[in-house]
Amino acid sequence: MNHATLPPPSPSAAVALAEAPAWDCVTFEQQLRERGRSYHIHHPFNVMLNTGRATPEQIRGWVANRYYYQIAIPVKDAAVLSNCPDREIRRGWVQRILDHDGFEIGEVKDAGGIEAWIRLGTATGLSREEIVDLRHVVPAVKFAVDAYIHFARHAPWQEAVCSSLTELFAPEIHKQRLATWPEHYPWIDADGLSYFRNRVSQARRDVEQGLAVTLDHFRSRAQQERALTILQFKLDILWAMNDAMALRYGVNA
Ligand SMILES: O=C(O)c1cc(C(=O)O)c2c(n1)C(=O)C(=O)c1cc(C(=O)O)[nH]c1-2
Repeated sequence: MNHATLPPPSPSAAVALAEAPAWDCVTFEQQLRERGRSYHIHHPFNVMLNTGRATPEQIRGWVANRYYYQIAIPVKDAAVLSNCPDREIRRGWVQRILDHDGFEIGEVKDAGGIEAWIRLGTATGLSREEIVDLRHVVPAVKFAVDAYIHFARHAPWQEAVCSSLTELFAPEIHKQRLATWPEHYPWIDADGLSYFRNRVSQARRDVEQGLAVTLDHFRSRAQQERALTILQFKLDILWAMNDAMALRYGVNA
């Protein structure tokens, strides 16, 4: 998939958009936030997980499949860096790779988010080996995640930044898991939930940076509409991953 396959507006819509006034920053941000109505927090598979209706096998399936997303994120962020000529932006953006891959600089060590995700997996009863060898990853999850990396490699870096803005809605989904999993799934060692705890503040910081770039770059009304199309593309990736997992593992009533 080429980023150009994100559909341009029809010729008549393009004419109308060229004449439409740009939204001010507050309205543009509101428009972006409104897209949260199609965030995967509302997907039946996720609702099942977070309301305690999932079996251990369904939880393990979700964690093992989502691992493929976790390992894709720093590769995607490296693609953003490689396309970005702005040193100040790169200085901020590189933090995302350290968050997920971890680092060891002198005495300071952080195992990183991917390692925390593996700990979540082992807390649910998966072995490290079966997580990292990707044996449980279903083909459509792989295709959906690969589309995100592909987009980040081939789109202008500001568009790739914009596509990360599903993170606007991520603190809520992490908080939902922290609030409901210990009660519904007491067999998962609470230590395993550290990934979610760490992401609440990391996602807020990421969003500040991603929003600043997006509000600054997408200025005309046509560009702002393009930003909404990009955000929807990314929301669809997350939704498609959940569709694929629902098909593989089922959704309990
Ligand atoms: O658990 C989730 O539902 C969820 C969603 C998203 C997201 O909205 O893209 C991210 C994460 N988690 C996450 O943990 C994470 O590090 C992350 C990075 C990004 C991104 O697009 O750069 N999204 C997300």
